[in-house]
Amino acid sequence: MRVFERLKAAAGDDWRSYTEHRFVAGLGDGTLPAAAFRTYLVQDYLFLIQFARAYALAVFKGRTLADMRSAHRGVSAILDVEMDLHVKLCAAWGLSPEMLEATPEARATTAYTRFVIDTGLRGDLLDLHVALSPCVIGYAEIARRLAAAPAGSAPENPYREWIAEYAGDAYQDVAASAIAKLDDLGAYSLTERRFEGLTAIFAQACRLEADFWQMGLDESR
Ligand SMILES: Cc1ncc(C[n+]2csc(CCO)c2C)c(N)n1
Repeated sequence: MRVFERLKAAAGDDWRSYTEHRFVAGLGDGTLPAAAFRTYLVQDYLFLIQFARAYALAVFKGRTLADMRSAHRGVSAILDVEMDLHVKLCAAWGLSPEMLEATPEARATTAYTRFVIDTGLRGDLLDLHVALSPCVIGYAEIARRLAAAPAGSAPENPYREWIAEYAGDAYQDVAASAIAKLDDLGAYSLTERRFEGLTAIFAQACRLEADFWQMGLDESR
């Protein structure tokens, strides 16, 4: 079985609580309150800044030039592409770059991003990629599922662009590469003990993703 499938199976409840969160259901059927989405978007901007740092750490932790180059592409994808898309999406929701910059991080944002960075600092490249994987691969799976349901791409669904972005081929390819990377780094060398450690990292990242959705709901009231 692929490393990612094994991690998902081992962290089943945490994976489901993240990918089937109430916030996700609200994106899918369009019933998520706009205020919750705005809160989420602002925090996601701050989240992406920290995620660029996590990918930069993956450059540092790479042992081969190929690993360093692929992590470098991750840094560039966030800094040069994702953040611009994000600013445009925010503008459509009435959020200016000034407002994004001026908002402090929510606790859920700090907790999640610093967990990923700390995992990478004390561990190796596989630990770091496992910590990144619920984010990178989870969004692709969530969006694929939402886009496949009629409500997910209905013209009246205000979140259809968000869904379409992550369900699109370009992003699905990014997620497929992340799945392949985990196999590449871990498939032939995982002892049971190592796998347990990786599962703990993966499950914690899933719980922190779920907390991030929950923050969108709670802090917009
Ligand atoms: C809380 C949160 N989790 C995951 C993502 C998705 N995401 C963040 S960085 C990245 C990789 C970019 O190449 C992806 C898909 C998000 N935006 N916000």
